[in-house]
Amino acid sequence: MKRGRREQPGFRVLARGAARGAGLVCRAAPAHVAAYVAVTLVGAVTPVALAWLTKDVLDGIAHGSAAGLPGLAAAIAVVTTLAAAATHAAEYLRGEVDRRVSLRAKDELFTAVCGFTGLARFESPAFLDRLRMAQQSASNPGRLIDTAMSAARSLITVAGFVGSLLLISPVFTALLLLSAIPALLIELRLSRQRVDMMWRIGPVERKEMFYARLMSTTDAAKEIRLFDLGAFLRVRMLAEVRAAYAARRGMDRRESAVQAGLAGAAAIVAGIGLVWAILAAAQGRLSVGDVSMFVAAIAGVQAALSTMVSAGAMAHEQLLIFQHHVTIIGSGPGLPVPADPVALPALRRGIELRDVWFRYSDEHPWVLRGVDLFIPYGRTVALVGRNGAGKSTLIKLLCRFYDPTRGAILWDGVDIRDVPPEALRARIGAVFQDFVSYELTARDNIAVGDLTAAEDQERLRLAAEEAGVHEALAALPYGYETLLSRDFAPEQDEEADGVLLSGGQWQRLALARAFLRRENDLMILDEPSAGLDAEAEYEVHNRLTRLRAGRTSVVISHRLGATRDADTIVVLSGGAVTEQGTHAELRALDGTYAALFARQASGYVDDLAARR
Ligand SMILES: Nc1ncnc2c1ncn2[C@@H]1O[C@H](COP(=O)(O)OP(=O)(O)OP(=O)(O)O)[C@@H](O)[C@H]1O
Repeated sequence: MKRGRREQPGFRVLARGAARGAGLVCRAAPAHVAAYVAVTLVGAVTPVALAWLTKDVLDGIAHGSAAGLPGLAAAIAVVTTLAAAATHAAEYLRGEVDRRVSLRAKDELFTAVCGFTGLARFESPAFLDRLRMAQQSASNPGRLIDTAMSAARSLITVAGFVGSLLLISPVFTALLLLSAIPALLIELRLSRQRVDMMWRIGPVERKEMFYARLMSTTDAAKEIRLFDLGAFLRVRMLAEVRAAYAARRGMDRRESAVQAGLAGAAAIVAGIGLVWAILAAAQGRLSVGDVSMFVAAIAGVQAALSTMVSAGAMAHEQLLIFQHHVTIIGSGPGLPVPADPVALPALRRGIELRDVWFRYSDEHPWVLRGVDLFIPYGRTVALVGRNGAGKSTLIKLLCRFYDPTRGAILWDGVDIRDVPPEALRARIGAVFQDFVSYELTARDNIAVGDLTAAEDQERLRLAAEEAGVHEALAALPYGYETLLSRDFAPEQDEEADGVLLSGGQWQRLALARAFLRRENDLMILDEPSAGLDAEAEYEVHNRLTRLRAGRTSVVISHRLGATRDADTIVVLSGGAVTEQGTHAELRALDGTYAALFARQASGYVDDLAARR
């Protein structure tokens, strides 16, 4: 495990986090929190009340005055019942506060995550570790209130017993209280170390989850079986598990040793008190009731102090983890927000990339090196080039998933960094190379292209027809309502198997999403015909050509037959535009495009020749 220590937030930051946490808890479950506080108070005062009542009973018996005993016995019964009821009520309320706060915290967290406008954060391991810890914190944020309540309850118990102890021995009371200070400092240090350890093993646990997911879902099931990767992946996963457990074990050992030391010290202090009380009783300075009270008070104060110290340490740990939640919530949208946002006009002239340089981070190599390109309104520009040339990167910049490292992208002269990203994206339709196959119904899988169409069956059907997938969807067991997943059972019949589409059918479904956004100003098609059979490719190609006619579009395809009729073909090589023109012009130029085209065409020509 290479990851080093992480700078942990200081007192002020934690105090602000605590205030935020308290605010979250109070907003999420105000009535339940109030009830929880009330039963906690009842739970806190009952041990003290019981100790006093027991003392009075014992003193009454010792002095032979039996008159008040029935009343005291009844009071003990009532207090005991109250204590039991408070314990159970607190347990329910604690769970309910936890659920309500968790719901709110998850809502806050995922609202923030979905509000991230760029992609860079999702590609940062440190961010993913932070997100995991934030999710952990959002799963049980009620623990914060739980530990706070536990500390408050113990404080009340301590205060109650301390009053009683002071009457018997002020010196011993001071000794008892002072002994809690080193314990608290040690526990706080341990909680920091624990959170630090959790941060260090974050990547290890994510890798473990990655291997576990690979082995337990369909994503990699074929390759794992064919390549016989089961043992390889399992061994790697177990190595990660062992590494994480080793770190946890080390921490647990350290904690156990420290806790044992603290418990030993507490036992010595209690022993001293007991010896003193017995000697004092023997000399007649304490009554039998006093000794009983003293013993109960020592046990009560020590237990409560220990709970307070643990609760303090636990709250500290929870706050350190909650800090990840606070950081994510407050981290803003990711890409710089325009101070004075400009309304994005409908495209009329075109989109210009002006000396665009881009790399994914300072540590990564340049992907685009000074790209100058104009995508005229109403025209189709095809991007071609070898694998890794930067074609997909360029369209990610057009959608503003990243900002150019240098240079600018202008939409009718407006820098796209000056408009809200959502306004820009509302004007774009796209089929990405790595489009998502959602485990949703066929209808939802198309509607994600434009959620305003979700209830418009006619629009969805039309888009599916245009993408050539309507018939396949209509023939599914529940038509468009069929769940396209084998991981979840269909709602209509929990015993039935789910349905999966073929690769080409999924591709058409992704195209249907794009057809829903046909009216948008810019259409981006990254390998739109990948996975389609020859006939489907031809058919889809014709449809897309019709769709693109008179519209602004950018098409990427390695099948040069699909891009040859584009208005402009742009060859990207080494991150720069090396050739640009129509198919005929580039063929005449006899450069990279002509060579690529000739190589592809020769495959088909040979086939034809062989068939003749
Ligand atoms: N998210 C990323 N983080 C870091 N590097 C990346 C990322 N995405 C792509 N790259 C790198 O950027 C370069 C260009 O990738 P890009 O996907 O733009 O190429 P492409 O021309 O679309 O390739 P292909 O034809 O194979 O789809 C590649 O070297 C790739 O490794």
